[in-house]
Amino acid sequence: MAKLQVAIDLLTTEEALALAAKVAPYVDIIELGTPLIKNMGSTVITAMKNAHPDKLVFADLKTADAGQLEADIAFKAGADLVTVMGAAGNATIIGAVKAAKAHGKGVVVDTIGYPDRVKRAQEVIELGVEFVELHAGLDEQWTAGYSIQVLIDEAARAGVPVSIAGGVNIGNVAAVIKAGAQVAVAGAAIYGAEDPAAAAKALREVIDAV
Ligand SMILES: O=C([C@H](O)CO)[C@H](O)[C@H](O)COP(=O)(O)O
Repeated sequence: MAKLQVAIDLLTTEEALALAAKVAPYVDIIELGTPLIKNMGSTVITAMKNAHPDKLVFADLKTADAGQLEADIAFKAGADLVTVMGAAGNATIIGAVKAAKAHGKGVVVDTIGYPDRVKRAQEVIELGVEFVELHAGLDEQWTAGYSIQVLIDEAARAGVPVSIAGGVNIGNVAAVIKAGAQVAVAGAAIYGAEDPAAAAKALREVIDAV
């Protein structure tokens, strides 16, 4: 069964916990966005894991160097999954995977900004990561002509476990899952909704029906 990941791109622990409390019944993975972690530090990871011990807490570190050290900090704080940039060297990814194995946790590689996301996904899966995020970041999404269809097409030919992030919403989530994504990541479609719980519930229902 495919998973739903809520990406919390809010800026304070208080706001993040309030959102998570509303949407937790409908999501499998709670992502603490990079801006949130940069603003609050690793304490937000601990607070979220304490509030939702039954959920996978995803620390979107977007690590580019010192993979083992940064991953270790997040796992010690309570993260279940951390991200390392696909553009980082393999040594950085291998270091983070080493930390993950020591804690019984996992690493996700984020392909944001990488020219050939599918090729990199196929390379890094060999390094022991859990899955690869086919990701168009917020800045890319705001670029004229952006369409999530690019990521959907990539997922269909990746042949390795992937998530899709980059404007997932109620109108495209079925296509995201049908393309083979194991995880659909939704940020603004949930935290930006008038009723985040209803938005998460609707996404969950589509995912479960595919
Ligand atoms: O990872 C993200 C981005 O880099 C900012 O932290 C987003 O959470 C991710 O792109 C999903 O967000 P939406 O595109 O708003 O669904």
